[in-house]
Amino acid sequence: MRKIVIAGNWKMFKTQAESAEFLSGFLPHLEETPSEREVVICPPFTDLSLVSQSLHGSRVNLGAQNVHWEESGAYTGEIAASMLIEIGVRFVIVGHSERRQFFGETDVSVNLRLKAAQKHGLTPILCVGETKQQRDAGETESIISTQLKKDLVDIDQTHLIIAYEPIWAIGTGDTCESKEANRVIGLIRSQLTNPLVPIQYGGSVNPNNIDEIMAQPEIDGALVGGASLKADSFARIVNYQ
Ligand SMILES: O=C(CO)COP(=O)(O)O
Repeated sequence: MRKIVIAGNWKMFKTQAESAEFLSGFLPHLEETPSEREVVICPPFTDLSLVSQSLHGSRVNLGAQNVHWEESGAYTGEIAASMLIEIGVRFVIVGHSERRQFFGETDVSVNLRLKAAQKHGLTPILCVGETKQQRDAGETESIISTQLKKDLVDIDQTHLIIAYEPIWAIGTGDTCESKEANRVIGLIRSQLTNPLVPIQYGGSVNPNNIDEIMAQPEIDGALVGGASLKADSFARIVNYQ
């Protein structure tokens, strides 16, 4: 049985005060959430410590939005895996398209980050996906296949989550049709050596489309941006039908 993992990526949103307000509205809704669903929140680095304390004793797991591959050193603006582990982080997003697009992440650096995460016991959520231009040119399969081949060199597939995030569907309200997301996720799975790796869909997931997305047989969860910022809306997503 593959695990279901619903994760909220808060990106560069929420101060500590806003995080605390979110949690007081969100956590009570988890009483309705089936116990086998894994729920993860990935706040900005400055919120991690506070959110970690607030989540103590709850069933929600803490995730970070990036991790560096070195143990420590002169890497201004980066964060080491041991620093994340120390405050209770268990998951980390790696290779998000916003990191690749705006901050120069390459498949080589993504691979190094995945390795560092796993070495320290963090479960990485590896993001892959194509641009609109690549999709229109019929390159979706080849782009994703290349990303997977390069990103997953020497990566342990027993402690790994993959998120299929078509870049054109992120923050646009333009969700990938659920059957198409299911098809691409099936292709991703066919490239993996471990058939049990959970594969999420991400890109304009919201309370109105989550039921249909999760009804697809290949889709094992969601990586949610904008709709994970409001307690009611993220609660509806984790409690999908
Ligand atoms: O990038 C995403 C999650 O990592 C998706 O963002 P949105 O849900 O806002 O489209």
